[in-house]
Amino acid sequence: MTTLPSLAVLGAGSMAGAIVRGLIASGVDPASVAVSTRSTASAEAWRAEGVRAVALEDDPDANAAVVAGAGLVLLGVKPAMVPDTLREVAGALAPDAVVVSVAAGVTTATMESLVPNPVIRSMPNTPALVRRAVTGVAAGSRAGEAELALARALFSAVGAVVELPEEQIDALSAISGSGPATIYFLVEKLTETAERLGFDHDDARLLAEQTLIGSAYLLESTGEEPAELRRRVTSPKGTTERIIAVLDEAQLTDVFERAAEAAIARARELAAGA
Ligand SMILES: NC(=O)C1=CN([C@@H]2O[C@H](COP(=O)(O)OP(=O)(O)OC[C@H]3O[C@@H](n4cnc5c(N)ncnc54)[C@H](O)[C@@H]3O)[C@@H](O)[C@H]2O)C=CC1
Ligand SMILES: O=C(O)[C@@H]1CCC=N1
Repeated sequence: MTTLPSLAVLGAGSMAGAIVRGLIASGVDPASVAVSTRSTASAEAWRAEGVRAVALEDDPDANAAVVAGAGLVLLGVKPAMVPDTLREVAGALAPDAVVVSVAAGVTTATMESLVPNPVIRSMPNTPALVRRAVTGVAAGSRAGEAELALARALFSAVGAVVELPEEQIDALSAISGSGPATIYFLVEKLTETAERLGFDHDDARLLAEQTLIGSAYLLESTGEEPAELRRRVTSPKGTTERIIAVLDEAQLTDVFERAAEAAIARARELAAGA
């Protein structure tokens, strides 16, 4: 098993923060992690969890300070901030430090033009917080098997990992990177439907959420195909048949494909710096 080197995280917000907390839950020593944050308050919150943290508010060179000595640098800033952040740390990176970005859109070629290090592009999702992420990883041109193994070790501590060519990462992002939002949106819509049918909000939430959680757990624990589990709910000539018929009319695969294409188009805009 690959052991993680000391980790620096630039921009420990929703996504990178979830990864750090998932790593700590997996047994990573918080003291082996250094994060940069924008505000003093969030650096203090990280320090309370045992993580070394430097805020840009206190030290304008916080990003360079946290990468010094790190073997693995996780870039967790917004896509538009990636180029400036890499420029800031280029001189402070250890020559063999591996830079792993979670940013949507930003290509390894762009990152390689800004730092001399091996870079890897990744697309995790927020269930990393509870170690149930699925993360796509794509190697840049300077990253070999050893560097990929490090990225695999990082992300497999917080969930499942899929290796893929970089051309496919925007598509993966549309399915799994954004996927938790898709799923929560469905839960919101099912809750609203229950409210329309007369349930108060709390009961409506309970019905929708517990159905999602129970169904996901059943899917995982049985290992059955979703279609088979659906069949077990759908009694011949029963009520579920009518629901599936209506949902089928909505051509959901086409709807999801259009949604994914829109996300992929946005990733291309982000890649171009828009
Ligand atoms: N939120 C999600 O579900 C996912 C996000 N991503 C990617 O993660 C990245 C961050 O997104 P979120 O976590 O959602 O945003 P966020 O806004 O929660 O996190 C960004 C963090 O960077 C900090 N920051 C801003 N400027 C900085 C600087 N100059 N140096 C260091 N830190 C700085 C902010 O204070 C914030 O904590 C994006 O590139 C996004 O594409 C990827 C997969 C999923
Ligand atoms: O919305 C975004 O751009 C990021 C990438 C995938 C999930 N969140």
